[in-house]
Amino acid sequence: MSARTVDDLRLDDAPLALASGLLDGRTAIVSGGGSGIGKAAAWVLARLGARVAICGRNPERLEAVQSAFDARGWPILAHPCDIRDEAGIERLLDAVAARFGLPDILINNAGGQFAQGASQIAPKGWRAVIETNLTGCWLMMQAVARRWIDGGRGGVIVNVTAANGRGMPGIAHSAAARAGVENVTRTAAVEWAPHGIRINCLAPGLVDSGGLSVYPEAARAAFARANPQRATGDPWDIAQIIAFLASDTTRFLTGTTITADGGGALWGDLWTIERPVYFSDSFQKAEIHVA
Ligand SMILES: CCCCC/C=C/C(=O)SCCNC(=O)CCNC(=O)[C@H](O)C(C)(C)COP(=O)(O)OP(=O)(O)OC[C@H]1O[C@@H](n2cnc3c(N)ncnc32)[C@H](O)[C@@H]1OP(=O)(O)O
Ligand SMILES: NC(=O)C1=CN([C@@H]2O[C@H](COP(=O)(O)OP(=O)(O)OC[C@H]3O[C@@H](n4cnc5c(N)ncnc54)[C@H](OP(=O)(O)O)[C@@H]3O)[C@@H](O)[C@H]2O)C=CC1
Repeated sequence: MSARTVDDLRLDDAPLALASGLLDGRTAIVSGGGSGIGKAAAWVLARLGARVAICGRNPERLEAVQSAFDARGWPILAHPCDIRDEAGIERLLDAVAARFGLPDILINNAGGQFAQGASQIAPKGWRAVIETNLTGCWLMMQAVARRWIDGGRGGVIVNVTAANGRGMPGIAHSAAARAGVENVTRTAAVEWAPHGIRINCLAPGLVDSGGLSVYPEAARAAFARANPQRATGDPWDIAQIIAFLASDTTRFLTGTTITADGGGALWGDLWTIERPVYFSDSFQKAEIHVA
């Protein structure tokens, strides 16, 4: 297996696992829909029949996806929004309501972090990553759920986290945030079940999206060997699971996390920063200084 790249034509041609028309008449919001996994998810959802609204901070990326959708005759709303800004989220939801009505699906995909050893992370950096990946995700979940509850109807949320079962060396802030999202997902799945709201997480392992370019070269070189499949995933692989979780196919599934990591939770060794000498093959245990 080898890593593959994604482009718009491939997003058009890649085979769909789910039935054509499965999401006809549905409206989906995809945060971070201007790039990588979110963009692939927007494509899958549209190919399955959904109307799609995308958000992110960078308007140019959103406009590029909007143009591609317009060229294909697919309904789309592209609305810049920082998911850490609750007033901005309300404006996003108002814009979606004006264009498509209440959404049926929220794909909470926006997120990211920077790689740095845990002892080095500055308070401002910690807060930026927690605000983005935990608080931002939560604000989106809560804002959409409130509208569903007030409207007397349900909906489906898919939270994209990251495979974190054995910790995430080099991104401790993100590991904490993603674990928080997975637990609040379990909690809200119970609290909001009476309202017909389903919530699940999808935790990817390493996926060959443009997002990986922010990692050091030495770490990136090892990414494709960090699981039993000895491969990175493709945004399309992840996007199809997102659509599966967003569809009625999974109507009996709520409060759970699906991990899609090529088996990395079972075997492999992932460093998002340069691998410490201690963990190198040549390291001799006797070198440890014991006081
Ligand atoms: C199975 C394991 C998977 C692991 C692999 C995961 C892969 C992916 O997730 S791929 C997707 C990657 N995409 C991204 O990460 C892009 C999004 N990231 C960001 O936007 C930023 O990293 C952000 C999360 C921190 C948000 O940025 P923003 O609020 O705009 O924050 P600032 O840039 O203003 O920075 C605030 C603060 O954070 C510290 N900091 C930021 N970058 C770094 C860095 N490269 N190194 C060290 N510290 C950093 C720093 O304290 C910043 O404050 P100032 O020093 O005052 O700038
Ligand atoms: N690729 C991988 O290996 C893995 C990815 N993930 C997670 O999957 C998700 C998608 O990542 P991926 O597609 O790979 O990488 P990208 O960097 O391409 O995607 C991240 C998206 O999130 C958006 N975003 C980031 N911060 C904010 C914010 N504060 N408000 C609104 N939008 C924001 C970005 O848009 P903009 O910059 O315009 O705001 C961008 O579109 C992320 O949560 C990522 O952490 C998890 C595990 C592994």
